[in-house]
Amino acid sequence: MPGTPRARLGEAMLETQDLTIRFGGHVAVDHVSCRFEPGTLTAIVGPNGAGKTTYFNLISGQLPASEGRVLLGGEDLTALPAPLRTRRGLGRAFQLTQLFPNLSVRENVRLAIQAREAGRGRAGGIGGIDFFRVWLDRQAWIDEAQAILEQVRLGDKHDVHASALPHGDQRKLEVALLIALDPKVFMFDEPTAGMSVDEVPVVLDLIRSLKARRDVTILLVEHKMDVVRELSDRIIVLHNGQLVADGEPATVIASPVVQQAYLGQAAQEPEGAAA
Ligand SMILES: Nc1ncnc2c1ncn2[C@@H]1O[C@H](COP(=O)(O)OP(=O)(O)OP(=O)(O)O)[C@@H](O)[C@H]1O
Repeated sequence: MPGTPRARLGEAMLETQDLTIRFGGHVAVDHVSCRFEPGTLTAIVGPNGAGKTTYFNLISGQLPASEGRVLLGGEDLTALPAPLRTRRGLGRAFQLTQLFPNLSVRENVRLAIQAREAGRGRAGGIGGIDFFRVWLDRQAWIDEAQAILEQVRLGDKHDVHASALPHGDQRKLEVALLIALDPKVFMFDEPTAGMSVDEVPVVLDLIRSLKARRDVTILLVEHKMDVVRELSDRIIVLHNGQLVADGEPATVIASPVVQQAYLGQAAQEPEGAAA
């Protein structure tokens, strides 16, 4: 964002500088430079194929950049693979393939907590066999996992196999795993996609409560403009891989570039398209 102060050391500001990826001759993300401040929720919008998911993949490390850099708190993460970026605090909602389908919902969350603690050098039993410490840690992680499941309204399904959950509950579990990792940056890619109408508010409430913490940076790729309008502090618009608009939601939604970008998608984004 123009005029935004640069990140001080230790601050969890996320920044992309000239971030670019080419697939053959096609530039899917084209020199995107942007800063994302802690305590803000930025929605990334744009028509199908605009480069939103690819931009997420470049930030989280699922794809290597052809050019440009990704920085978190001033540290250059561009050369790091996805798992190391996760350890640094970049949290992307888990894809279902990353779950352990044959473990219970709570075991999945417990393992995410354990991975977090191992990343912080705090997993019990390392450097010596202290069974009591291991047992205590395990109990604490189970309790924390259960508390997170209550938060996402999956508390009563803690012993169900992850693979047996209906789609909407699997999406909630993805959010639970992300909360368990306690990242500095939360990246949500269409978090309510495929959910039934009564499940959507649960996920939106969770995102709202994360936002209320003020210490985390939230990025949201979302097609539903009513959700974008309600949750975001800022909207950036990608079109043909380029950043074409950036600003306060009402202004961006009303801008000609967004109106043009969404032309033809009126049925999907009734409010945004009509604004
Ligand atoms: N691995 C890949 N190889 C080749 N082309 C790709 C690859 N990944 C993405 N693309 C292309 O990059 C462009 C951007 O795709 P991307 O999925 O990021 O768009 P999007 O804005 O997330 O779209 P949608 O809203 O439909 O999810 C598209 O033209 C897509 O076909």
